Amino acid sequence: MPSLGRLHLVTDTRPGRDPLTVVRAAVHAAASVTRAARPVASAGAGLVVQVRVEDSASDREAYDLAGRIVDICAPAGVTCLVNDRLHVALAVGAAGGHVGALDLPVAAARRVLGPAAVLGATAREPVTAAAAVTAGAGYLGVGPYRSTTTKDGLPDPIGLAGVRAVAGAVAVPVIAIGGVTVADVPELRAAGAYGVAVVGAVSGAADPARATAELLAALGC
Ligand SMILES: Cc1ncc(COP(=O)(O)OP(=O)(O)O)c(N)n1
Ligand SMILES: Cc1nc(C(=O)O)sc1CCOP(=O)(O)O
Ligand SMILES: [Mg+2]
Repeated sequence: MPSLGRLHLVTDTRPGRDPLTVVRAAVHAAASVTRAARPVASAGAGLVVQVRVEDSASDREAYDLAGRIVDICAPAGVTCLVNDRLHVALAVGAAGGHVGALDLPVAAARRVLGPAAVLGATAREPVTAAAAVTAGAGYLGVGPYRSTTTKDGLPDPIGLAGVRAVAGAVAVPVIAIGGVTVADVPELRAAGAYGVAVVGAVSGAADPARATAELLAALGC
């Protein structure tokens, strides 16, 4: 399995957003900044795109969007994951998926995806983080780091101390999520985060390609 990218771009599919344009810009930026250091086929390896659709979206809508995003990612060596809907991940040939507390349990998700797939799980504190790893998670999405306007219903932010506590409890990559900006990257890395997951920092940026390049540079990709 190739090493996991450090920047996870989670798609913004709320009404009025244009996830395909944002993903194209981010993939192009990732391939450009890392091309000099890598073989062409893995030029974009610093970036992971997670296809996350609204709960109200149909499976057909999720399948169509994820398929188009796989087609954008694959030639650039960018890993594509699908949030929640693992059957969609399998159907479009994505590298894997991400599950949380309301989705399939991690062990079941691992059975669905198979041993070689990338499988991420949400964890907000050390005990559940360790359990998710034991059950088969290959990385953890840990947050919310800060408050976010992108998703409703989240618990209070766990902050740097929360990220540090989880990172210290597991041996898999910790991806900090929730209100993360490029300015947060140094302290998150120092706290043990392997990488970051963002929606707004790229999708809400005036120039998503530039925002992607800046995040990748901050992450050392
Ligand atoms: C990298 C990453 N971390 C956390 C999440 C949140 O997943 P989940 O808790 O299942 O919530 P939804 O995203 O499904 O609403 C994530 N998607 N990615
Ligand atoms: C999808 C998601 N999950 C979170 C969690 O903490 O589980 S925070 C989040 C949204 C992150 O968006 P932004 O980068 O715009 O804050
Ligand atoms: Mg979920």
